[in-house]
Amino acid sequence: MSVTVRVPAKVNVQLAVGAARPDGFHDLANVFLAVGLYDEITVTPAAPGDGVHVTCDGPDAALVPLDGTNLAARAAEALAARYGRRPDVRIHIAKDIPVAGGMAGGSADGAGALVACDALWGTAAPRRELLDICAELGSDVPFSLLGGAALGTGRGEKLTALDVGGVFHWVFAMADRGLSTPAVFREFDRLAEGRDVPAPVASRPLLDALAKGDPDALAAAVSNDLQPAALSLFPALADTLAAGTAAGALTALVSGSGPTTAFLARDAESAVKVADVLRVSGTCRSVRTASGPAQGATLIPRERAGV
Ligand SMILES: C[C@@](CO)(OP(=O)(O)O)[C@H](O)COP(=O)(O)OP(=O)(O)OC[C@H]1O[C@@H](n2ccc(N)nc2=O)[C@H](O)[C@@H]1O
Ligand SMILES: Nc1ncnc2c1ncn2[C@@H]1O[C@H](COP(=O)(O)OP(=O)(O)O)[C@@H](O)[C@H]1O
Repeated sequence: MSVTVRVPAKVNVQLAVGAARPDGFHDLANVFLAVGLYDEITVTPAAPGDGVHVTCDGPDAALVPLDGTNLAARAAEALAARYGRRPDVRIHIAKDIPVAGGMAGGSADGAGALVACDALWGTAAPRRELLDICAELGSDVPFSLLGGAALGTGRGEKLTALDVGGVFHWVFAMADRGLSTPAVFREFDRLAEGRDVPAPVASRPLLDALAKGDPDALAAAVSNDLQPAALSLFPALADTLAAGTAAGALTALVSGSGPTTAFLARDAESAVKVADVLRVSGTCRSVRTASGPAQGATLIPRERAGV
């Protein structure tokens, strides 16, 4: 018997970052949109005493840690500890979300393993409890569970679901190396030295654009306070952003802490055109199209799971 859960990637359509807090985190106004690029997490019972065993396949699999630091392994351990049971489980990650790309791939695997183990073990944890465990695992993990669109406050873990009035079409350009999230926040702090950093606030025009499903209004309202820091650490991303804009994207931005770059297109056809131009631009490793909002962590019926 095994259980498979599908979990989407995210793009941050607004990422407003406040000053560093005493605990080292930053308060955020983080507007997440889940997009249709997915990891699939399959859990299978292991023999008593075997503990957690993680495997992974996909183009970026070599970059994923398979030890106890893997967020999927940590999720299984955390759920087992709460319910006083042994975490004897095999976890397989079919990874399609780029690793260390600012698209919350590790968070997706954490949320997916949690939902999958909850179903496998019959713990039937209340949703509130699952969200609390997610928040312990990482700031982005609760959103991976929720999906859709949401405003994340605090360090991004306190979520308010948002209305979205239509489908947004995106193109994502993957870079040839990753960026470390803590390093990008440290660079943000360095660039902010000697300046007053205002408290982060969600943009009203941005929330209205999402609610209307209006791509032009969304393009005019997107923002990412981590973008200057990501560009400072990875200057070549400016060429990718310029190539996508020249190809007809409505707007171009770094996804979260990067280095994946995100391009909003007016419709699906235009997204394909932007993707085709980016693919031959020589400014990125690979290119994908995906639309959002996408559903959060979802159990997949056995006959449809790719296992
Ligand atoms: C920047 C964002 C935007 O959604 O995503 P990514 O671009 O990494 O996907 C998130 O805030 C990343 O969330 P997540 O990847 O879960 O980070 P965490 O594990 O909680 O924290 C990793 C490190 O990032 C920094 N961090 C994270 C969140 C936050 N609000 N302030 C921070 O300063 C801290 O240095 C922390 O030690
Ligand atoms: N299941 C996982 N998948 C990917 N990365 C993971 C996972 N578990 C832990 N990590 C670690 O988290 C780091 C950040 O990866 P990821 O979540 O893909 O990127 P980002 O935080 O930029 O969205 C990776 O470099 C890796 O060391």
